[in-house]
Amino acid sequence: MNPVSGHGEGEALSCNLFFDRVGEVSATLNSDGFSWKLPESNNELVKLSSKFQKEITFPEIYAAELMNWGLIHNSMLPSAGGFLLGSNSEMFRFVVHWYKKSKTKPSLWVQMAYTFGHKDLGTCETWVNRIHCYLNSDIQRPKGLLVFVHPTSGKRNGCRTWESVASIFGRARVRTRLIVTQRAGHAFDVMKSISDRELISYDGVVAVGGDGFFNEILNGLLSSRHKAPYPPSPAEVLHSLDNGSNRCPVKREFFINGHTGDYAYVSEDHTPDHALLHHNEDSDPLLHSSDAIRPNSVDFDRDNMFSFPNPWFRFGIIPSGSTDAIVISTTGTRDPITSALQIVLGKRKCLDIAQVVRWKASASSKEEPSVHYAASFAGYGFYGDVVKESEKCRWMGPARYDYAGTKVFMKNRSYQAEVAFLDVQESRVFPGPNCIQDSGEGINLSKNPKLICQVNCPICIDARPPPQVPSIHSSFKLSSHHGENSRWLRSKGRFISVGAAIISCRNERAPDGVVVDAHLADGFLHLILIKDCPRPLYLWHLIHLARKGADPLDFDFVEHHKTTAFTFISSGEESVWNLDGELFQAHQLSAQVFRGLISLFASGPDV
Ligand SMILES: Nc1ncnc2c1ncn2[C@@H]1O[C@H](COP(=O)(O)OP(=O)(O)OP(=O)(O)O)[C@@H](O)[C@H]1O
Repeated sequence: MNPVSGHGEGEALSCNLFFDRVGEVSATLNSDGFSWKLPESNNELVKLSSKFQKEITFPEIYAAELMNWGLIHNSMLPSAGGFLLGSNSEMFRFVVHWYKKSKTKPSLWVQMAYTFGHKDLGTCETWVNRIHCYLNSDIQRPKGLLVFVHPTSGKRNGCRTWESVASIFGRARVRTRLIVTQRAGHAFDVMKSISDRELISYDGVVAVGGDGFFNEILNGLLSSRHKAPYPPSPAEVLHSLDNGSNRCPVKREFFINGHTGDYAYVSEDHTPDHALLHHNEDSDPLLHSSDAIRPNSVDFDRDNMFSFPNPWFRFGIIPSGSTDAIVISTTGTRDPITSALQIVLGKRKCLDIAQVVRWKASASSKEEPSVHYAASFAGYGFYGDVVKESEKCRWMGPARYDYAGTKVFMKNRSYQAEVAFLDVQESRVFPGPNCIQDSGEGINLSKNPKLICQVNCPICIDARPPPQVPSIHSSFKLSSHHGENSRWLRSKGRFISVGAAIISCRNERAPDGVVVDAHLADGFLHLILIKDCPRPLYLWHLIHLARKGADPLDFDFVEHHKTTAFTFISSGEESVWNLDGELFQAHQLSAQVFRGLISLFASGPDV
């Protein structure tokens, strides 16, 4: 066997290794990845080896492991001879762990492992160390994660789901601190009270559970770390509309997550003055993913608060819930292995987040603003009632949604309410550097009305978070679409539902999503107003929602508005919303979207 060559750092490594089930191969490791070839041509062996991938690039490799002395199997070829091992043989071994996309469903990632052997332990160690060296140099890959497991989410298998993927994190040498929640609100409390110093020791937080559980973690983290002015209240918007203005209400105080702030005012075009005073984010060069450098905890002090948007901290979800719409919309599949692989490989995708301010919980309660965040969907009427009904029968597991949906549908309810929303220009042009449809001038959404969000989406690629600056003021970045051309419009009447999709919300009951062309980071809320209509028509809409390729929004009684902010007032005494699948009591609320406010460990849907 050839001695190993290329001991110097950065030099390619090459030597003969025994490849389990193939035989002796000539292997090379360089900065691109790992490759091997057969040292001699043998037709049968060439045919056999074609079943094995001959090159694995570093972006596909997630771990390398040294194994004990043990068996390396001979070629599966009965007639193989010559340079092959005469029989199965024992030697030192190492495994290269990588992933491959499924042939039938590209969004599904499959774990792969190739085992190699050599009689010399030092040779195996050199290969493993060199692979680690390359993997460690990729700063996008997480080193430490805080993991929350919801033991009873979905089919009550949160712990089993974690056990099925924990080895991926172990192999990839990602340090994890595991917290199995004891009650609802546990993860929220931990995230809200965690110190900046501890938070900075992690590259992200992972939720093993469903959409509601992710929402809890998101809210825990953002509640004290996202500093932004509230959107105008419904009363303010309606008051200015009644007075003949459809511009944003002028000069009002900010509320900073429950505290009244007196340091800035919203001007006519809804641009916060401090954003202009402190720094012009739009003129800053965009932060590229490789620029995201973990702050040094030694330099970390009170002035450098952990806030959002944040250039390196990411959220991960390992699906174990009943709906898992966020995972399906961000990875294209509902598979714990795929999600775990995307996390350890350090994938990054920006995600819009809606800030929902509840002004009044019920008609009789006094005005007391409280802030909540949603990553996928906020819905009232039918959507709120379904989640309320389904909460009563959690014991049913995921089937509760079908039961609750049918029950609420049979009740045939509609709800009197008033909605106002910012009407933004539909013909907005997105810059699209990597887009096939891009003619060099960008992508005009009015010409591509159904551009579906996917991996390397030209619309979302522009939504990278701005660099973090040590000022709570400049961390504010309202979706850039509140502009001179936006005006408030109102809609009053009886609605079957009012819904705002932040992302497509694909799930098993709505395979194309609630809004097929909603993007992960387009900076829009997709407001869906469903006016009261005959029940059979509404049923027809629901059937379209459940069918792939059908358009559930193509009905006269369905209005779809791409907006950046809306307000809502219910005329009833009680009013129930559904925020990311969780029950939320709100009689008056306003919502606004923050483009790409957080980043996920996800690569986008491969559709
Ligand atoms: N240990 C726990 N016991 C009971 N409830 C919990 C616990 N941990 C978290 N929760 C709460 O359970 C709620 C639902 O969790 P989750 O979203 O994981 O499940 P799901 O509702 O089945 O899935 P989906 O949201 O995808 O439909 C969350 O709001 C969360 O606050």
